[in-house]
Amino acid sequence: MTKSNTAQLHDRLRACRQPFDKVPLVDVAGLIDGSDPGSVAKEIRWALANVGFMYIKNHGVPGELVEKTFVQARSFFEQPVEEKMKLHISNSGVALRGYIEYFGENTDPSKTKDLKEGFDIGPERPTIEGPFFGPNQWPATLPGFRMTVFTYHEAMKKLSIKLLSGIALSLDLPMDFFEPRMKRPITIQRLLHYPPQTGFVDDKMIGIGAHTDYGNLTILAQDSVGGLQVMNREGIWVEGNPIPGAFVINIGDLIQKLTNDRYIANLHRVINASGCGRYSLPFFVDADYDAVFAPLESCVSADSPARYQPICCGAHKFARFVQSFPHLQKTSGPR
Ligand SMILES: O=C(O)CCC(=O)C(=O)O
Ligand SMILES: [Fe+2]
Repeated sequence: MTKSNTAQLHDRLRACRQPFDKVPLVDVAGLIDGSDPGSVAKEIRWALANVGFMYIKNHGVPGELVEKTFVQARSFFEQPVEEKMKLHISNSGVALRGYIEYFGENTDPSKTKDLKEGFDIGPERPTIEGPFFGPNQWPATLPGFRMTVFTYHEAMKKLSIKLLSGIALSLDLPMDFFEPRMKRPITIQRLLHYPPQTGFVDDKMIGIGAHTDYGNLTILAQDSVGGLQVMNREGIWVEGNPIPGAFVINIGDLIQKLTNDRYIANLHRVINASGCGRYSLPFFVDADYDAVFAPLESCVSADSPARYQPICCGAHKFARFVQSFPHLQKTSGPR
């Protein structure tokens, strides 16, 4: 089945969605400063029900911190490959921290190879405790890298909790709905570098293959290069080009399941045909490893019966990584 058929089939099965030809921009100031969360929640509701993506502005994260993190990401990827491979993600076992080389993760594994390299960090732990929790692998020779990237991770975590409170409100839930499931949440701060693809672009090898994100919420900063594409309801790829100062937000599988498809984890991909390198900083927030996600009562009715069995957050996410990380297919399971 082609991707476009998949999108159309989804829509036949699911709530009526409005068409879109661009990703909506939501001013979240009223949610961040608490002055008008209700109006922001209304805009979030439209965006997540129809697009699954939105840009946000006035989010309160200083532009300087974002810029400093991009500078560190560039210096990391400019290192010789042997240096980067010393921090390879396979060193960290199931904690999944460190460097991912070109084609070391194939996000749409049956169709495309990912022409990107990445670096993942998460909550700091002294030893490998299980999937997604363990020590970070920090480069020894890049001054300021650790402090900047970790500070950025913390700023994203704080913002994600605010955004999740707005999402809860948009579903008529208490604003602290997600908090009991987020005592020790899985979070990943990723740095990505996409080299340019010049001339003919082989559709079997693109920056990142078409996929939905695995968890709750993604906050993406991208540089000025562009290349992100989001699938609309007609199966057409819509550009998610950078807006200065704005983040791109999208929800993942867990919120789609929680809302029984009211909100969509939408397909997206990256093709960098710009002629120069592209850098991006996705932050992924999920929930506690053992948190269970099942359709909310308020999203289930006689006309819209539950479409999902309860699933465990961490097990779902780890299983998706096993599909996309070739190195995990050579090792044993999560626990
Ligand atoms: O780099 C981007 O713009 C998107 C990255 C992405 O979709 C992901 O890492 O899940
Ligand atoms: Fe993604």
